[in-house]
Amino acid sequence: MGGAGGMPRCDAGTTATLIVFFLIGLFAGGRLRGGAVETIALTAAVDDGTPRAPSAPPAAAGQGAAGARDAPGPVVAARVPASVLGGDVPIEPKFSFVTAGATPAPRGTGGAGVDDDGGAPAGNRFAGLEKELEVLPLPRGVLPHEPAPPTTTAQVLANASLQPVLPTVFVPCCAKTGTTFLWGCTSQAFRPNFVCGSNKASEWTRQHCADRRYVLPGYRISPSGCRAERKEFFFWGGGKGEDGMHFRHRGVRWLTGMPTPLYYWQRNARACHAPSDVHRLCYDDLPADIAFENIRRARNQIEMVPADGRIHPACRKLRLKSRPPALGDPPGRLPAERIQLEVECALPWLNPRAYPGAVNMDFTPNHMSDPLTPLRLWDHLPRPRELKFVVTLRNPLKRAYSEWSMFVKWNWERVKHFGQRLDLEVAKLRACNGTIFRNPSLILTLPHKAFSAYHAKCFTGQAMEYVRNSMYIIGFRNMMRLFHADQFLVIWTEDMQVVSAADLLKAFADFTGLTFNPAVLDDRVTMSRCRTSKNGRGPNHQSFDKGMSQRDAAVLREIFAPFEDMLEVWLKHYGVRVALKDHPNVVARRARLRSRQVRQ
Ligand SMILES: Nc1ncnc2c1ncn2[C@@H]1O[C@H](COP(=O)(O)OS(=O)(=O)O)[C@@H](OP(=O)(O)O)[C@H]1O
Repeated sequence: MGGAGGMPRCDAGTTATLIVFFLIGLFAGGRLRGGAVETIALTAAVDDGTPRAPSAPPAAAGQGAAGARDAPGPVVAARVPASVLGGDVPIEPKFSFVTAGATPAPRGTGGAGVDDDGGAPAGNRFAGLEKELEVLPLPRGVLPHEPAPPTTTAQVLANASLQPVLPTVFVPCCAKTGTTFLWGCTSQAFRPNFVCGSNKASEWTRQHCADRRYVLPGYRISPSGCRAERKEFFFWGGGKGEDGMHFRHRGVRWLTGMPTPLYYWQRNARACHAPSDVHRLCYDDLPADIAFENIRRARNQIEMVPADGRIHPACRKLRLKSRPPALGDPPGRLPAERIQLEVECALPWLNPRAYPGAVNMDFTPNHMSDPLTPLRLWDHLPRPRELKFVVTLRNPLKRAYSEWSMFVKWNWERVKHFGQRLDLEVAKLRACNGTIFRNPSLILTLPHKAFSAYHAKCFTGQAMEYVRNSMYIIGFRNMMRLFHADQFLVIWTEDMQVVSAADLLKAFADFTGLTFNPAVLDDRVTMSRCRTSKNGRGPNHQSFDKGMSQRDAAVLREIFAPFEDMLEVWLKHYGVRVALKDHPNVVARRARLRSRQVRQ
């Protein structure tokens, strides 16, 4: 995270300012623009209580939840004091889990020592109560504020011959779950040279490549002029830095970049550019047939207008300070300042009718923890029902520890003792809402409006929320208000470690619709990126080797236990696919885990 995505670093002071700024922004944005905050309220307001059995066919996007009404299941009324939300938001939870007396059985992360594997918990305090979820409505696809077209970038660009390939495959969660590994492997294995059998861009067309689907990753060009894949865009949310919470403020042209030649994606294409090339990309790129002016009318005014002679919004000008005088410099003259350009983000541009197989991916791993990202994705992307979310989940303790370790190493984290940092965050969460802290099952049973208010108040989805970003059920509930269960695939990090590259790629391809060509398995470069390390240290290994203390592990286990149980209930109930769960190695891994728990 960040490393690959180039998230600007900032110190804790800046972070605090940004958080305050964001909260003010949320309030003002919701009020002034009828934006996302208000959208949440509107969405919740039309929550009509329609239950949806997991087997029911999903409603089409935009149709709302006003499908056939099933008879509500058993209802356990609960009254929750207004203090739940720390304010006077009306709370009328219709349903509540009966948790009293339920004895937690041994579980995936509970009681089995710090070095547990992750994965589906072995026992579940909410087991048998899944039917309660039948009465939890998911008001998906309900956006009553939807304005008349043109509403999205792609629609506006529909008449242009060249269009950016916007991302449709996301890995929205979670940081430190092996996303770098998965990116390295999939962004390589689904390249058009494998899928279409040709390294020539002119042969990636419908004519040559039929309906096969391949990946053309977004890229960036560093100040030294070299191009690299961009794994994380941080465009719709989840980030922090000098631009605020995310790069959306810079306009969609920041994301799309400038049209660049398709041969950039040919294998072995020259990766480094002369400064004059980058200059040309940043200043002269705007083809006349692209109706950028129109985009300004797009929803939420996310666009900027191109102006003659102005730098492209995807480019950044860097002023390299003059260096101190050195031996051999002409007397009395300091070396001049140098200006360098970098392209922060750019997508491939092509004619979609000629190249229907091109797919883009965004692995920004904080998207799912961010309360507002799902709405932004829903709002901005042309066909939200077609988006695919591959959710990588890991033992929450290990994920939290790895994230903390990384930020200590980056020097963003000031508290160098994991236990202390943990206590601070837990205290903050408790102070934010004591009622839900004491009875986390409310997270499943609160009505949507109350859930959204709690989520927006107590979670930001930013990096460094070590404990909160491991509470995966929160993100799922938020995402599935808009997106359907069949748009998600869960992959447990620990499962990725025990399957072959071929099995992992097949699972990814089956779900995303990308084309898997077994010939990639003979390719040395691809295999070097797809082979998992058996010692549990994959790319971007950050966890400190001495590990977390028994005390810290015990605290975390206690906190995460109900969240894991709720996650299991949720995934089962809505029929969210869990990849590789019937793979013999995964079955054996889980059996080993269970027998270890029983022994303890
Ligand atoms: N294939 C595979 N299987 C299992 N685990 C793996 C794999 N690849 C990476 N890792 C471990 O994942 C951690 C890095 O996660 P990310 O790449 O998602 O980090 S980041 O969010 O992009 O910063 C990091 O965890 P820690 O080692 O605990 O820090 C990696 O070692």
